[in-house]
Amino acid sequence: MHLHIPYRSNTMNKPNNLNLTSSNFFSSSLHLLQDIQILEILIAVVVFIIIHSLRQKKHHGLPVWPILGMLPSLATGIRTNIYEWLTDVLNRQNGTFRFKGPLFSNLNCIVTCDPRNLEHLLKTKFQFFPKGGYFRNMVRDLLGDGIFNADNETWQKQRKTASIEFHSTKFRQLTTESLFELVHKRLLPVLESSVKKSAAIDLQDILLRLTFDNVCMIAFGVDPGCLHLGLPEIPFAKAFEDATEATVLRFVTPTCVWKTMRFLNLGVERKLKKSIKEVDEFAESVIRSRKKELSLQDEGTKQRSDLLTVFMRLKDENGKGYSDKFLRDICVNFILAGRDTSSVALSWFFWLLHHNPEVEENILAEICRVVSQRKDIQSQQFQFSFTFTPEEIKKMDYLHAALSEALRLYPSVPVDHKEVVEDDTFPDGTVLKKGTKVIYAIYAMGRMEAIWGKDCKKFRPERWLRDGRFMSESAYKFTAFNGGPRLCLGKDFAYYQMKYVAASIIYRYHVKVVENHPVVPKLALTMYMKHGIKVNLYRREAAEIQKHFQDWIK
Ligand code: HEM
Repeated sequence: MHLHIPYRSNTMNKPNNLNLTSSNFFSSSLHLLQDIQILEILIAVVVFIIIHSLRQKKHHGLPVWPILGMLPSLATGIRTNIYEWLTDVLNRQNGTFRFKGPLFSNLNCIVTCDPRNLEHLLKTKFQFFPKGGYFRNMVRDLLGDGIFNADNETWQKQRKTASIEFHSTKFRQLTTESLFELVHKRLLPVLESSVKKSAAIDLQDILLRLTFDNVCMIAFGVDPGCLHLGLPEIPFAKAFEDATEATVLRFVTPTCVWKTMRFLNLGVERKLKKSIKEVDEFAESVIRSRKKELSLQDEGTKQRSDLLTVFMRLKDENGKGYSDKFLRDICVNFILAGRDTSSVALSWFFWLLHHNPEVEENILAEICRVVSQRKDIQSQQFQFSFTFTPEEIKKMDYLHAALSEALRLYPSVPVDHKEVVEDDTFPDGTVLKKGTKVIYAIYAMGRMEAIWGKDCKKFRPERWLRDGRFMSESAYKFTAFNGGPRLCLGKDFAYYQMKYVAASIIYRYHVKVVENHPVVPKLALTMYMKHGIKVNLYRREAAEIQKHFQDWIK
């Protein structure tokens, strides 16, 4: 590397016109020369580092900087759209890359979206890829030993009981009835009121309120009442939201920093402590009153079938009932699982419908075809109180396909993770050392040409249909609900809930996103829309519905 500095030769050849002695002149010139040489070396080193770091991109997918590793690129991704950024890198690296974090940080991990690797870690070698201590450490204050946070026996016993419960007739009845009440007594009146006022609403906020009330009924057997005209602020719901947001911040804060803040009860950690206390107080009061209620019940009383009551009746291996703390953990985890997953999925679904009106038309046609099989449809079709039966919802294959397609493009859980407990090798050849974190990029999986074909970025529900019937995909290709032994427990209920809500809205209204409303994902555990989704609702004309019925009603 040679830098041309004219100043050097000029100074040396010029007479001493600054009145310096010749030795002074000589020594200061020598210093100057040395300084310039050091500068040259420094510049050469910097240029070498830049070239070397950038050349690593070819090999590792991203530049690797001394000390900082790949952090500068990650920061760019976070500033733009982290999920799209990850998809680009994974595309370049054939589905897997090693993220190198800054020196002494715990950000090093393997990122993958290769279905072969997913099958390996979620099913074939499931027991060697637990959630692990790193994740548990971050979320323990909020989630305790609940199902999301647990591994091994603690996870197994909750999974077994909850799984039996989720598949019981009584539980299905509870979920169907509570959803029916919420949609007809709360959701539709709130939507209708916005139509009457011609006011735009944040559909994401309304759907979040609906699913929060719904999941609290399922977990605790109580209705917090978030979805009401006037959209009230409910302290328990607010505390829950604050607690999850503050917990997420721990993932992007160095461990020593958040631990010190927790110890000193400062800033966001202070807020987290306060909101967890409120969540705990709510849970404790429900547990107390349920215990009292159960102790006063006699044999013939109709039994509740919410999760809290079910777990309260069980005994552990020593014949003792579960502690109040464990009961609290179970309920809080289920609320977290079902609180926002279905509502954010529905928000993206309506966003996609806005841009694909032909899909909306097909859904409406399907709804009309399915309900036209009723004997008395002529007298009911235009009633605002029109309701769907669970059997009718089940028959809506195209709607099922459209929701799956929305989840493929915008999975509610965009990335998930596991920890490696034994040295291993992925089917694609990636070497895994004990203690490594593995991130599986579910969002990127939905946008891989190698998995979904050339039209992978297109919203095309037809890709899920064979002869008009919905065909599911392998969980290691479509991982929106996870896969293997930790497959989402609420999957069937979530589909029923989303289909019921979507059909009830689409049958009555056109949903139009407000012009220029920015719709972008938020960096969180769940795929929230950062600014919500502002929409206007327009009632459907009777003629529009009639047109679809004409094809089916003889
Ligand atoms: C569209 C809606 C939903 C999606 C996309 C979804 C997705 C997921 C995903 C990706 C996981 C794995 C998370 C992890 O690694 O721990 C999961 C787990 C789970 N989900 Fe869902 N979920 C949905 C709705 C629900 C609902 C409504 C409930 C309950 C009412 C529920 C209950 C659970 C439970 C209990 C687990 C933990 C399973 C275990 O670790 O054994 N989910 N879900």
